[in-house]
Amino acid sequence: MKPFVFVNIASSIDGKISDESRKQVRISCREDFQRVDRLRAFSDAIMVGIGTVLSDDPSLTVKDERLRYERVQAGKDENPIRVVVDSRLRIPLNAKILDDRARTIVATTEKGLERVKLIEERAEVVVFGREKVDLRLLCEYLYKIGVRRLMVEGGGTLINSLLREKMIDEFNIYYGNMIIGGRNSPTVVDGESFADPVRLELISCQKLGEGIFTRWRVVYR
Ligand SMILES: NC(=O)C1=CN([C@@H]2O[C@H](COP(=O)(O)OP(=O)(O)OC[C@H]3O[C@@H](n4cnc5c(N)ncnc54)[C@H](OP(=O)(O)O)[C@@H]3O)[C@@H](O)[C@H]2O)C=CC1
Ligand SMILES: Nc1nc(O)c(N)c(N[C@@H]2O[C@H](COP(=O)(O)O)[C@@H](O)[C@H]2O)n1
Repeated sequence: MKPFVFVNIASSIDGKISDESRKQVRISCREDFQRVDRLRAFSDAIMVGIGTVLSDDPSLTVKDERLRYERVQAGKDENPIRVVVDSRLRIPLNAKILDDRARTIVATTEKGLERVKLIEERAEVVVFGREKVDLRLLCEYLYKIGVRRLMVEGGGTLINSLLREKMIDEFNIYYGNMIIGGRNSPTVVDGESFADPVRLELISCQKLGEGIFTRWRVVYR
């Protein structure tokens, strides 16, 4: 069994999620950040790849105090569980995601064993796989500990692997009113292309702030 897995990501009109520097680019407008905050608050866990942690140093917490309060009233932790996919345990000790504002799980492989003790002082470490984190085993584990709604915030490399494993149920993509350009700028789905393009069904599409918010169901064949 696996959680319902949905991606939420902000893209430029030309499909880029950052520029060639790979540093965080503000693509979402205020309205979209509010939508993302609500989505986080209604998730059990939020997952990112180590590439995103190294580029953005995200905290992945719910920003709106009222939303955190509502979670607590509903018997949940203030913030969803944060999950980092990191085969070699490259996560910096001072990463914001390792602070005490939320429970954090760092998923690694046999390649990361040397740093496990160090990271375990700040987060839970789980080992799934030999070279790359076995995403299927990780999602089964998350389901076992009670995660039913898993939000994936990126980046493109992690999303590619999850798609290959047929793990993603839905894409929520906000298209900001900008073109970033650049052959080497990261995109919503990076890595190798698919021999047979992954098909999507449009769930909804609406103008939001200065951009467009779209929801897509993934149709696996
Ligand atoms: N606009 C937006 O909404 C967002 C933009 N971004 C942007 O995306 C970029 C980062 O994306 P990217 O570089 O692709 O990094 P990712 O966050 O996708 O992390 C990828 C890394 O995760 C590790 N990993 C471990 N196991 C797996 C596995 N099974 N499958 C895939 N990856 C695995 C790998 O490193 P290792 O082998 O060392 O473990 C891999 O290189 C940044 O520029 C960031 O700003 C990110 C999120 C949202
Ligand atoms: N929704 C959205 N819009 C953008 O324009 C973005 N750049 C991102 N980035 C994602 O948000 C993470 C930062 O989260 P915190 O504010 O630190 O909680 C970042 O790592 C990306 O995953 N998202």
